[in-house]
Amino acid sequence: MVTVLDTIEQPQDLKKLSFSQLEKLAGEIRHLIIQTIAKNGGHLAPNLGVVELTLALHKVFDSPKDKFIWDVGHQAYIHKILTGRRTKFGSIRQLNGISGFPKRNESQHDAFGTGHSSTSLSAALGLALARDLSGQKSHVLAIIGDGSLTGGQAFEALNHAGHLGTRMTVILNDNEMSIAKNVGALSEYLSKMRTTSTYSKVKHDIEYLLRRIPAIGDSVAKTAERVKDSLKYLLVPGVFFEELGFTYLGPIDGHNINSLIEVLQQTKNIDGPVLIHVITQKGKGYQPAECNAAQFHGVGPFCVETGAISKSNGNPTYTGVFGDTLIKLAESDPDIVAITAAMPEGTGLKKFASQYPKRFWDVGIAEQHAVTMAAGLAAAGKKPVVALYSTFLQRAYDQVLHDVCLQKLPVIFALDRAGIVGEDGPTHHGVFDFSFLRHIPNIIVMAPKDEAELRNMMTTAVHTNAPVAIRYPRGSGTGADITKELEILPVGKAEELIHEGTMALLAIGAMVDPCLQAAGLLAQKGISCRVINARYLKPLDGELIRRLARETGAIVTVEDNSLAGGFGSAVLEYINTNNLNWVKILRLGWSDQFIEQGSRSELLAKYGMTPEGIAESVYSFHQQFGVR
Ligand SMILES: Cc1ncc(C[n+]2csc(CCOP(=O)(O)OP(=O)(O)O)c2C)c(N)n1
Ligand SMILES: CC(=O)[C@@H](O)[C@H](O)COP(=O)(O)O
Ligand SMILES: [Mg+2]
Repeated sequence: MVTVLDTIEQPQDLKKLSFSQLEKLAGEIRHLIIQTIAKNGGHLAPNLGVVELTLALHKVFDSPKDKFIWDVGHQAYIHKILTGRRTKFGSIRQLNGISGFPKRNESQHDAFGTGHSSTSLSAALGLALARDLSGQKSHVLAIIGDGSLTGGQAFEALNHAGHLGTRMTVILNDNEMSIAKNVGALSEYLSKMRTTSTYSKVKHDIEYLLRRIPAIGDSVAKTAERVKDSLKYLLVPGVFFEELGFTYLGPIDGHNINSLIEVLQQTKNIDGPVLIHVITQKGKGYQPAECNAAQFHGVGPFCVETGAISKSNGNPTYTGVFGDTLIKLAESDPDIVAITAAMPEGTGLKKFASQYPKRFWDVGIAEQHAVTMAAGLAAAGKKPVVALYSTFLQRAYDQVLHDVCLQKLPVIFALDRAGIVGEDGPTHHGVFDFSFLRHIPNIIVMAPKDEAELRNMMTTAVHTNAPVAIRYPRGSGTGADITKELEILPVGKAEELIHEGTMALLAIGAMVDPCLQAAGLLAQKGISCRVINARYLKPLDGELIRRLARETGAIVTVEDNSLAGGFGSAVLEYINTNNLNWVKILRLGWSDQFIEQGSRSELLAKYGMTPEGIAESVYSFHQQFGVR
């Protein structure tokens, strides 16, 4: 049987569909997305919430002439399906497959690449300004969620676009959720508006009422004006956006295709910035996702019938160990407080939040604010732990440098998802943190070899009166014993795991375990290697490096970070500064390119970072230089 979806190759194919065909298509798209994400994993709930909205957008506008910019882009699956990628949809997020985010090099319909949040309005404004400069007439639309609207950059763009009066449309997709429940005063304001009846009626009624307030005499007239203004503030929906220079339309039911089409048509004739407030339900149409939108925001493979999510290898995750350890440390230290930027589940702080609600803040998607707020807390004697994904700390580089490290404030950065994260791909791989933290004075940077060491690094961090970053990978740990007493580690001291060998494998973080295995493989080929767990990127264990240089003559550094400016670079610099230049160095890590999507194990294998790959590189290095 031919479905409506089978007839859609390009967005123009939607134009001829009737309302009932569009509704049928919405059902077919939901089915395709649920079946595919159940296999591949991905952002299920956000996409199920915007099926009707995406259909309406493509029905009314003409992509690629008209530009859609999807904020974060995790909700662009329907857009992909409708713009020539239906048959490739089964490969989404897989190695060599289509991306889970918009990508300019994937399709002319992906007007702007995204992955990190709150950028869409700035990008849309740029595109709209360029359009106006070249005298074109197309439409530019940014589609942003209520969560992403909590990010400062979105406010910067609203402020600027409203001031310029540029013709562009912002679609605010309000489902009252970030990944978790959305937070903040603006979120509360939006929630109040959800309960108002439709915009045009309310606005019309209010304006009618205001016009009827009589003006008798000058002073009374002035008072009446003030009353009108106050009433407007109280009653007109969207006055916040209107005062910023936007025409506000809404709230609109985001699952009613007809209403959506009607309001989108209206915006075509408005000259200036417009904001359409669309109300949607995250996870719409799949009960497990409707009931637990946070869990199905970004989800691994699951069973469609039951909604049961597949488990990984069963070892505790680094995230979970971080969360539990922080609770333990906080029991005996009332100064420990914790901050997340909209990711209480993802960073493992959810339990901490319910145990210590007064010592926890979710600041929204506001990493820069999170870091400077932590600096403020530290300046007042608290011990703030800022838990972020490595990739999202990129946003707050200056706050780390200028607000925390320059003032030597004891803020602890818990950097989850460091290294290669897998299917989210290049926007999310956390392979730059070593490089962008290492050159900042005063900071201590550590990476645990396993989840047991993560506990001890956290213990060390809370007992160290300095800025500290601890970075650890996504997913399960190695199964190390996490029941031992917590220990304070000596700062700047590495751990020697294999003491004998003619070469030294100097590994850090998640690469220590593969190096131990690589040493085993090399031993079978007659090459003996010492293995060292570096523990610290900064301060480096210089004494050990000098000894290794003297005793082995060859050092191989291995890191789950970009080679440019990372751990290996730090070792090289140390060798050079200390005139140890006779020592041969091989650096293994991620080369100077954006690493594509794929499972972590596929990418490690492809780039030679498995035990076998490391052993092979070390073997060639050994052969090439005839290391003693
Ligand atoms: C800078 C940054 N911080 C955090 C994230 C992680 N993140 C991805 S989606 C999301 C929530 C987005 O909420 P919203 O915009 O409302 O979209 P919804 O999923 O509700 O449709 C978060 C916190 C990110 N992508 N970028
Ligand atoms: C889109 C986004 O930024 C997040 O949803 C991210 O994909 C979550 O990653 P994890 O699955 O590693 O928590
Ligand atoms: Mg939302």
